[in-house]
Amino acid sequence: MNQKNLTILGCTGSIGVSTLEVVRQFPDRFEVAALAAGRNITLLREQIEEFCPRLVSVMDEELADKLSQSLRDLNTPPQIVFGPEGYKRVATIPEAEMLVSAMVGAAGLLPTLAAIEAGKHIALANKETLVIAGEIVMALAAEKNVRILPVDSEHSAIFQSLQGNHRSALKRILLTASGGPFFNKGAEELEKVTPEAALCHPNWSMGRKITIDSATLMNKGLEVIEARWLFDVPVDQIAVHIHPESIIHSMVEYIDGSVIAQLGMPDMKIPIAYALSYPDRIPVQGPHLDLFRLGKLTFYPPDMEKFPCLRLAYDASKKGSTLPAVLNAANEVAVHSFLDGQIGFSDIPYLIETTMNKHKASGSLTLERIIEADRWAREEAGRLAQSLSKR
Ligand SMILES: NC(=O)C1=CN([C@@H]2O[C@H](COP(=O)(O)OP(=O)(O)OC[C@H]3O[C@@H](n4cnc5c(N)ncnc54)[C@H](OP(=O)(O)O)[C@@H]3O)[C@@H](O)[C@H]2O)C=CC1
Ligand SMILES: CC(=O)[C@@H](O)[C@H](O)COP(=O)(O)O
Ligand SMILES: [Mn+2]
Repeated sequence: MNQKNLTILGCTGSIGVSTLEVVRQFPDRFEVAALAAGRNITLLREQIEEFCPRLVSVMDEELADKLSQSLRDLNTPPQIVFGPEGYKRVATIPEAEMLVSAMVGAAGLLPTLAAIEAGKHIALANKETLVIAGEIVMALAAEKNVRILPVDSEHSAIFQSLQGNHRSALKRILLTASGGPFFNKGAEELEKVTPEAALCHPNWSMGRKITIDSATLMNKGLEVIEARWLFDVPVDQIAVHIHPESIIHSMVEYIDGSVIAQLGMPDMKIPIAYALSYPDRIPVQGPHLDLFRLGKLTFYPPDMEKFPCLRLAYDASKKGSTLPAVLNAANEVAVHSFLDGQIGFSDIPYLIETTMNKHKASGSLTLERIIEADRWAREEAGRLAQSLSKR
């Protein structure tokens, strides 16, 4: 069997670690050409020893030096690079045919674009890439004949539910959401919730940023925009359904009234394995669904008054241009400020909306304008977070 050669951005994160677990389970199918992490060189060193990549990148030169020192005892240590250029080299390493894009936040955009430019297929976890630059990313992927295979569980479910049907028969996408840890809390209670409580997702174990996004429902907002670009469907044909059990990962409704869904245990190894092996399926290890034990599945409409982040994402997507990049950057700043104890939970949507209202989009959409809007929004939202913290 031909081994598929992978490069993984964000290898030390939740998705990166699950991806390497899939690789570990199927050594005849996958090998690792290159890895990129941020700052966690302790875990990265272990991964290098086990998976033997040829090229590795970290965030800065100091970390690269430390990592090189710690690898002196290896017989064939990888080349270590760093920073934006290092990430680009990892993303474009000639040996790899597929990039797993699993950094968190807007940091994933440029290396993912570089990989597409170099003709790599993309297993996409980093939803922010499509939120901020979906039009540019999908156009480049089409031009380069590159597949964007969704890793995000909902988008993997939609992708699977679309197989074998004509796109002209699609009526709506039904995007499921757990509702997060505060689904049953009142608006006043939300003002007092702590980062610790917000980090307790009811069903999924994930990185800190996406876990807070799930609690504010911004994760679902980002996923609406991600689905809009991945499947070329207007956002008003994408309806969020709160489904607290996280068993149906999303659904597609067709013009004849049929609804096709993908179900499974909440385990990211399933959509990761599907993206890596598509169009094959591989017997990834993990508990399988037992519907008798579950008994029932429930659904509720989302409350966009109580969780304004979802409304803001629909607004940003409808207005388009650089506004989704502003939404995303302000959200990243707000989430970090909340985790640092600088602002409260209910300040998150306030900070994002205030930043969005100040933004003036102009001209046609280019990568340069997106990067400038991202920079502007981080500065603006950072100032606002500071003023809120002084209250
Ligand atoms: N976790 C999940 O189940 C799911 C995640 N996703 C998406 O996948 C992406 C990754 O999420 P998740 O794995 O949870 O996140 P984590 O926070 O667990 O991991 C993030 C990874 O990115 C690296 N990283 C962080 N900041 C930077 C930076 N500025 N430059 C370079 N590398 C950086 C981290 O490195 P280090 O730790 O070494 O500093 C780490 O390897 C997100 O976009 C998320 O929305 C989508 C669906 C499900
Ligand atoms: C696993 C995954 O894909 C996450 O995006 C997950 O869906 C988050 O759960 P919420 O539905 O609570 O946002
Ligand atoms: Mn998801």
